[in-house]
Amino acid sequence: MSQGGPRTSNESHHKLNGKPLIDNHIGNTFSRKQKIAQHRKSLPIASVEKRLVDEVRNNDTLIVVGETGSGKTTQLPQFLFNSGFCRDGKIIGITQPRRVAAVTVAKRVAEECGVELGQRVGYSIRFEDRTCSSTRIKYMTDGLLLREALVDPYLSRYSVIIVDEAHERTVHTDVLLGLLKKVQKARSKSFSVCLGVETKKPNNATLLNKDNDVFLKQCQGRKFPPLKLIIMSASLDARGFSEYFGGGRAVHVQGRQFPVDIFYTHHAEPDYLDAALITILQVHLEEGPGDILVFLTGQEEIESVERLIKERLQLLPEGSRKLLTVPIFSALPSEKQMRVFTPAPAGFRKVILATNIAETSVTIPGIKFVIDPGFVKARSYDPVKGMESLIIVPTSKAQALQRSGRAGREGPGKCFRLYPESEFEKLEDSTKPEIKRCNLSNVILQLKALGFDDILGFDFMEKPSRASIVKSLEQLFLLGALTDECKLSDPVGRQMAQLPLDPVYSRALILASQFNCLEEMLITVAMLSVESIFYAPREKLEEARTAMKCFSSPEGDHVTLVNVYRASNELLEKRVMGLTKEKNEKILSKWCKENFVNSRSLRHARDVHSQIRGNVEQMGLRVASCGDDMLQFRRCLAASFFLNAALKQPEGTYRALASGQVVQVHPSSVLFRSKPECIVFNELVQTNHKYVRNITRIDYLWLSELAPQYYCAQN
Ligand SMILES: Nc1ncnc2c1ncn2[C@@H]1O[C@H](COP(=O)(O)OP(=O)(O)OP(=O)(O)O)[C@@H](O)[C@H]1O
Repeated sequence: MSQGGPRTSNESHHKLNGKPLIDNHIGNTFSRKQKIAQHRKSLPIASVEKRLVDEVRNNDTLIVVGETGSGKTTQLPQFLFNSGFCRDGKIIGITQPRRVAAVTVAKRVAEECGVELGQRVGYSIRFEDRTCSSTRIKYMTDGLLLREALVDPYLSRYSVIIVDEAHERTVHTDVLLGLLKKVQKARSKSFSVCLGVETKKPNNATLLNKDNDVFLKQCQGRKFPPLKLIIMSASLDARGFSEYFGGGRAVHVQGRQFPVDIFYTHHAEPDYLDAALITILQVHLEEGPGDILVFLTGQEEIESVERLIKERLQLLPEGSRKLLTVPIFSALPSEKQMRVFTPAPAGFRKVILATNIAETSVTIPGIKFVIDPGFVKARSYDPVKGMESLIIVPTSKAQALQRSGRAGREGPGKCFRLYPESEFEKLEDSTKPEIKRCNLSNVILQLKALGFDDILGFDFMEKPSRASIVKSLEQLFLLGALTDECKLSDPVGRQMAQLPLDPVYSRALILASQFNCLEEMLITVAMLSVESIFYAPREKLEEARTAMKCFSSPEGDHVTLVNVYRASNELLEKRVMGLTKEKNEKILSKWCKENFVNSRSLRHARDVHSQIRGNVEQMGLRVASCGDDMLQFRRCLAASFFLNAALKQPEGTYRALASGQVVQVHPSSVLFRSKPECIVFNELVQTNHKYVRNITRIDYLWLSELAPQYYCAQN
């Protein structure tokens, strides 16, 4: 409180000899604590605390459905903790499909419990662990829990696992559900074995496909209490989940905290980006206070809307320009993602431009308005051709509901859906499970590493097609991860499963250590893990092209990416002496701007690089550089990406050798004009044409030499 400003009644009551009885800081904390306690009591879930705890006690599997914002994610774990579910040092684990949700919800719950984050309440996401031995409520991504199962197959540290936002049906959620079902069965068996109820060796079929003796040994002298499983969401087909879990009980939490008014357009919008831009400005100019959250499909759209907003603001009178744009998408480093949670400066309205990363679980304080154009970028997979691509598709009703649910968390809200109501009725109820529309190599590799050999027989909630399982097994075999008997190979398959990357990239890193170019491959994999390194604004297209030429290599995009990375390294090495981190950051940003390099993407790639470098060093791979011998590096690329090789056709298009598809070189590729005879590529983008991106020129003859398992067998 500023001096001379109005006094709150609290201030004037609690003074003794001119000194505040409670100093300001403590006073604030005290009132914040009270506010939080009050807020918790007002949540719809608070009135059913006892009932929910009883349901968990009485049922091994529970399905909890409740409106967005009713308090499921933040409150249920606390109820269970307070009711003794963490006795004996056990943990309550809550999985989220997204990192940002795991982090922010953990922060909030730690605050609600009045404990330091990372102590009783913590989170664990890929490359970041904020837990300790006393953590009892642990938020994490579903992918991370799967990785934990690699070292602790019975998830023995957990008494309860809550699979949150299960409606999203990410591939990790689906695999996790299958795994948890097995673990639950195995643990209830182990409990009865330990209690002497069952003396016989447990039946193979009910346990993990691991050696049962190992399982029994683990049980001896230890008892695994039964695992409690809770499946949770606001928009869930409870019956489907209940059936999968053999009649799991479903409970519905009634009531929502604040109303959200939904508005639709009269007509379909021909250009949803333009419609989003107009709506943002309309809300900014016409509505009362409150921040705006806009859902777009990816980094490129976000950056283009960000630029357009800035341009349009310049046309407004000065007093109306106080609109701050903040982007959030998955390729953004975590600390940058967290910026959306910082309040806007006084007098400013914040507009958050987000992908579906902000769709579920998160509460962004201040959001009153949601703008939903109704589209999402989704994975799509063609098992016959073995090709995965990203396409922009309409959201499902469940997604639209989640999006509108991001408003109305602190007070009444409004959601503007940029399509007519009649279109909403036509949307699918829920999103098609990702497991049915993605390449399964990664999942299969993990399941194999967990000890599940019979993938076709695995109890998935919804089975992926036989064709896609077989195709992915075939790919893993060709990459050397599986033996002739379809078992995980040692060491290659095991090493690949340890790396948190797509199997093709894991294999590329392992091969690169043999080709003496692991340094270059680490850079390549890091640069390919982020969205577009180069950016070319429409108004400066020529300038951007000239700048890109400094890095472009006639060998292709991979070498070009290595050149950009090396140039940024040189810059930092030259400047780093004696300069602060901030100064270096500034230098890097300036350099990026001059060279039309996307500084966000480059920084993210630098982070990923150092993380995976740590992984490969831990595995004992030799990190060497091939220096300027790019021939060696290109041969390694051919050996790694042979499944994505393509040959030029007489009319200038390419034929992908594995799938037979006719594809074109994407205009953003440095090989767009030169069009070499034979290429390998990393990505297929489907717009009006089928484009391939991230391409390197190779020699056709290398294919049979470096990938004889595929190219010699074919001929
Ligand atoms: N980080 C936060 N800052 C401020 N308030 C928060 C925060 N996280 C949660 N809340 C408050 O707690 C309420 C309950 O949030 P919670 O995430 O538990 O709901 P939920 O039922 O799990 O919702 P959803 O289905 O959308 O994930 C929110 O509506 C909001 O009012």
